[in-house]
Amino acid sequence: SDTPGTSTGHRQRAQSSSKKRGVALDVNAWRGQCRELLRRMLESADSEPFRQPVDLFAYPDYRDIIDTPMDLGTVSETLAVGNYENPVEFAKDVRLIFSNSKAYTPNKKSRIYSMTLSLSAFFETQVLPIISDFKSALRNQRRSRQHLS
Ligand SMILES: COCCNC(=O)N1CCN(C(=O)c2ccc(Cl)o2)CC1
Repeated sequence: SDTPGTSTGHRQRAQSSSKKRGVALDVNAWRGQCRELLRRMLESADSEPFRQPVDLFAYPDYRDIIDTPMDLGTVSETLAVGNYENPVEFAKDVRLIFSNSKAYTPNKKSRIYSMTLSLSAFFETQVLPIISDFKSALRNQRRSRQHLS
């Protein structure tokens, strides 16, 4: 406003969450959303082989094929201790679980690989809006900080 002496001027409030176009643009909302997504995956029977690290005594050649093992328990722990900076990093680790399974499977009809396919299909539908909401919240935050006097 141009009323002399007012403090607002052209400053926009830089808030972590602001209402815009009907979505809450909270740059921190992704963490709870990812925890809930993990919880739903862990309750699915399809996640049973992926909840803990691979048993190298049961699969002695596993590390000959897989460079970077990953599992949902490790992802959960990394998220809980705050070692993901954003949902894209989180999704990268979850996708590693599925790509490891695809690389290791002896054939595409193996039971465990078929579980990978259904679990990853579910994951991709659920993580997409989490990532796009985070990116729009970030754009909004940068926009409002940019105009700060
Ligand atoms: C109860 O879970 C114990 C830990 N998990 C585990 O040992 N495995 C899960 C990862 N994995 C495979 O993705 C795979 C693809 C095709 C075949 Cl076979 O295995 C190897 C086996």
